[in-house]
Amino acid sequence: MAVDKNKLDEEACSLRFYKIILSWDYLRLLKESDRKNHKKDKGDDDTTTGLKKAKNSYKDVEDYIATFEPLLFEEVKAQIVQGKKDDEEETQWMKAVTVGCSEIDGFHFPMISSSDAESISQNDLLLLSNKEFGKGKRLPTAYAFALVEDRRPDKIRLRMYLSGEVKQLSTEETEACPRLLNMRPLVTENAKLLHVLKICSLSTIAREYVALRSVSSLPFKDLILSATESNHTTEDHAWKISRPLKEFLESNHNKSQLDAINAGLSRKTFVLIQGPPGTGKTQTILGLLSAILHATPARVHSNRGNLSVVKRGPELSMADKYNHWGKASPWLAGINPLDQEMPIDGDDGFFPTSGNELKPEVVNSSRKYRVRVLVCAPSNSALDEIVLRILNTGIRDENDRAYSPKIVRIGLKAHHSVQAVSMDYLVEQRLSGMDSQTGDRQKQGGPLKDKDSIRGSILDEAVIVFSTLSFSASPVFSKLNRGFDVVIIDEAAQAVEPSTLVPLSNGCKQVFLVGDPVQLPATVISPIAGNFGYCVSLFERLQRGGYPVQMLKTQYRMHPEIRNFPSREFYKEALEDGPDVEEQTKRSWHEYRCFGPFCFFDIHEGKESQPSGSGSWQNVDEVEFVLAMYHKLVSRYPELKSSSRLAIISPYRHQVKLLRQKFRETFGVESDKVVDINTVDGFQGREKDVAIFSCVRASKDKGIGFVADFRRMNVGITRARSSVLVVGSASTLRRGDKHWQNLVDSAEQRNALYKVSKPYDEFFSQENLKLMEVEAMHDKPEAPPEDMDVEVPVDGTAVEADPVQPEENDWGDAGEEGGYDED
Ligand SMILES: Nc1ncnc2c1ncn2[C@@H]1O[C@H](COP(=O)(O)OP(=O)(O)OP(=O)(O)O)[C@@H](O)[C@H]1O
Repeated sequence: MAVDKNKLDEEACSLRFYKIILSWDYLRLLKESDRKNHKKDKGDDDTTTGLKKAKNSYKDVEDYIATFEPLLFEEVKAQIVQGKKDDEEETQWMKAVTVGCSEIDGFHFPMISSSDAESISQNDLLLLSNKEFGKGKRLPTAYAFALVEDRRPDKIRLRMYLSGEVKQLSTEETEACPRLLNMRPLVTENAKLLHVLKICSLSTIAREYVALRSVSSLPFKDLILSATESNHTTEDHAWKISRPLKEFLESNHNKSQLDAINAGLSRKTFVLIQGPPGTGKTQTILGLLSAILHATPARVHSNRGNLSVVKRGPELSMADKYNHWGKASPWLAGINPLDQEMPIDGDDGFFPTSGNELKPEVVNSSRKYRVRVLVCAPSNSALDEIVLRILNTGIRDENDRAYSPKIVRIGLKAHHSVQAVSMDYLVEQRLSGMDSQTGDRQKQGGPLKDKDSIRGSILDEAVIVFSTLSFSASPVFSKLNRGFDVVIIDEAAQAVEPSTLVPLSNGCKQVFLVGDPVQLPATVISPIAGNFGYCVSLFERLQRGGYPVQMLKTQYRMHPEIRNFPSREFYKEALEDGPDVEEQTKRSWHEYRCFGPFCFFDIHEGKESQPSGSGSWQNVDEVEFVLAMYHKLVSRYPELKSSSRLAIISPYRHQVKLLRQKFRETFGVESDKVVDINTVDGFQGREKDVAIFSCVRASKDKGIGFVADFRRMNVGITRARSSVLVVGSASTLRRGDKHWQNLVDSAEQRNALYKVSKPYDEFFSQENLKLMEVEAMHDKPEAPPEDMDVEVPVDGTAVEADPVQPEENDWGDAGEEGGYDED
């Protein structure tokens, strides 16, 4: 196998990880977590916990691991405790019986059998005990964690560590404890009854741990540690693309996008691309793929075809050409480029891609080597968005022909729209011997291979492999005959640093991190690890350390009046609008000033409340106002009655729940078809025509919680193309945070701050709307009467109410979605 991995080291890392975690005392973790929640940890270095604050740069590998390892373990503890919190109401104890046990290298491997363990999967962390315990029950005398090593239909093989609890990370020194000793006879003797509780899955974090501990063998280790650009690229290393492809890229990408693509062609080893909302990150990734898959070393002189034509005197000798290929692509060392030559006519026996009309690539015989790319993202949805774009539009070859590249999407939960290129589907196709595009029997013929070797050959043939960050450590990659040359990580600012290291362990020569640290970061469960800087992405750390960033500056999404505020507040005024954006985002509802493009509604009488036992907040008054505004909007502009066009966003999960419930009650059962209600976190990366944003916090004296996180604010207010309508308490928000103060001030200066009093439906009465007609703005407004209950910024006059009535029964219930609550 050519992939540069030290399997033994990886195994040693995994064993250390499991030994430490499996030795922990579950009940003590729960107690500690209660204590930690009461003690506000500010994230200063702490000698008692061994936690160190994450820094911008590290002096060596030891320093790096000594910082990140304890933080990662802190996060594991939080995941374990959260598993308990989530299931508190219905703790699902299962019963199991021991059916065998072995002992290797200090670990016990009991085999258990259980009839009610369907929900248990490989890599799950379980708690085993001699008795059920929970609220009001006596504590057990024997309990320990166990990892699911192997899940078979009738049996489960577990890994346990019963020698004692690891007290010191550095020495792995253990301390004997009775609860572990008491577990031994329970797992080593047959037919013992065990009580089993599923805690959480360790798959992802275990892979992150291994990547973290392997940092010394990762490509660009020094750059990762120091956060400084170590390589000085010379023209020897640069790549060039053909004129037709260059012309295509120039006509389809703006200057900042081209700069990012050119940074890639200059062979800079680490390229950071920051993509503020709507600036074409995905478009840039597609351009990059076209460029890097069809580039040739700048110094290779070629008169043939459409390859890069860099005239540098006489034709180079064969030896010189090899030499230049070698310099521009050092990983080719030892390989004769001609051995890598692709077959002519595009027939290199690869699987079909999409069902679209795009053809497979016709490989030019003069191309001697093709780069292989791994594209990753933290989430399945972000990944599938790129896969889908490639399936729909293809990428361009050196002759500027669009084609379907050979791609495979590995991992679980692929969206149905990208099934045609998912590994499982392709394996099935191969097994059935059919080519899904042509319906022909496979050309290769011969006996059908087993699934594993089919997976291996699909991976080897693929030019672009798509995987989530976590899945890129899957054992399927160990089947690769050749590693990846380039790794592109999308949404890289939404990943904790160790997870960004995972795909790098497949070996690569160039890395692109694409993301935006000014939008939401990765979700870190442990507030302590978060405070110590565990939630800072590698992208953000490198940027903070002064590493150069290619910033995409032209936005194509938002009306300029929406773009203006986030550009000033978060991007140093760098954002500009693409041509015609204003024209394209102008809508009929802009005839009323209160419907956008960017308004703030001050619900000054609103009250926040915290439903008991939850860390989340709601504001019933804001819900009432949102219903009134929504009703008016869709009755006047029925085209907005579509969940693809209108969003209601709130930072708080409870507010989202309440909004969904009220929409259901008011408008009927199918509101999810006509309106998309979700948390800010659930909306990152998405866009709508109109977004109503409910801020919730309305205390006279308390703060505004995580609403003050400017990244949450940025995402919340940049989802809309035509109108963003912010609903909140102006005084609370102004007092709570500088950015919010600026937002409310900005609305006031633009004459778009509306102070709204109850009853809310009167705000949208015919008379008030008339006063808010854009033309009416030019007339001198009359002052509202003193006792007016409805106020509009310049000229509000309350007339009769326009009560909200259910219009028609075509609404629906939106399913409860994730989100992220503060505690
Ligand atoms: N150079 C360009 N010229 C014209 N339109 C462009 C250009 N780049 C991107 N766009 C358009 O801008 C919109 C957003 O592009 P894209 O989906 O690539 O952005 P994104 O940055 O991935 O979005 P998000 O901010 O949601 O992650 C798309 O409609 C795309 O066609």
